[in-house]
Amino acid sequence: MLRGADQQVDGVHWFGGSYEVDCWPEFKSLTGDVISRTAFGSSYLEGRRVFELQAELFGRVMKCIQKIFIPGYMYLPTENNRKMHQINKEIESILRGMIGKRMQAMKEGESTKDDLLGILLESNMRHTEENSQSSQGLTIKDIMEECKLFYFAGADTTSVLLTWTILLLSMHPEWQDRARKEILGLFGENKPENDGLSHLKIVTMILYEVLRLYPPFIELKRRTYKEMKIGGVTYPAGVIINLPVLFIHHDLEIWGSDVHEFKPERFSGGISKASKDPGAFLPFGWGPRICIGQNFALLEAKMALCLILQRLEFELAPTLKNIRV
Ligand code: HEM
Repeated sequence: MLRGADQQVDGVHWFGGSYEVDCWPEFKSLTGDVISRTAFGSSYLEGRRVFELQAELFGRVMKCIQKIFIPGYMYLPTENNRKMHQINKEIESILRGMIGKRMQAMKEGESTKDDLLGILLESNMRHTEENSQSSQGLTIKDIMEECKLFYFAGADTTSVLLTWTILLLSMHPEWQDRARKEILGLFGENKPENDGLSHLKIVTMILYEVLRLYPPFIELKRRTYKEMKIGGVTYPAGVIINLPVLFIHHDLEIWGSDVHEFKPERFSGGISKASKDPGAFLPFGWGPRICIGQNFALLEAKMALCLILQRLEFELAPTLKNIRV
């Protein structure tokens, strides 16, 4: 439930009153928009279409996975399989068209470096020119896969984070007030600047605590590439190991007896002092495959929270009042 006063912010008039809003689809739309503009810049609308198709494809794949596994079933011409094939073809055709147009523009000397696709294509072109003998760089197919990955990695994860944050701040109004005070103290009613966002201490503590309690990736998977010993056990090559992020974030021995409680203050001394084991906070993974979008995600979440908290107060909708999380 959002509540706002009648106010003028950044030249926009906000009418007061209370509204019931389902945050999840709103945040999905917001993060889809942000990632599409970042990845595809001026071709953002085509990018948006690709992402909508990917979301539909993902829904259909999940439906298949939930059924009993029959080897080869996905190759049968069922209605769902045909539709998935068609969606995939449409995604690839849009991406191929976008990449083709960009490469043409680059050949004609236009700079396309202001979005991810442009940076990827320019760096790939340079790499291919400099190493033409030893390495071919990325293929068009590789570039298409990178573009698809950015949507899956960057949109739903950040909307999960924002949705849980609004839910928890609705249940803990004292933290909502502290965050709002911090934001108004730093920016007043002005639009926050990138540099200023790094000074948000309370908001950062809140986001870390939400990521600890409800990490968007609840487990990570690794495969042993050779025989190796982990925790006293020897594993042969090819074993898949699950790293249960959710369980590690809820481990009483690491985080203490208040492990299940929403307590952003545990991060007041930074991540390293929040628990007995600094490596136990893994919302963005760890090691060489750590999330490359983590700074981007936190910046995006902070910006969204600032804009919301500057204008609105929120509480749980009456239908959610008895919810326990
Ligand atoms: C709250 C938001 C996010 C969370 C919790 C998150 C979490 C993660 C995690 C746990 C991984 C590592 C997976 C592994 O080790 O197997 C990962 C990888 C990745 N993330 Fe994020 N992510 C978020 C937002 C983003 C954003 C906004 C982007 C893009 C702008 C992004 C791009 C990527 C990419 C490309 C990878 C793959 C890196 C690689 O395989 O080398 N992520 N993310």
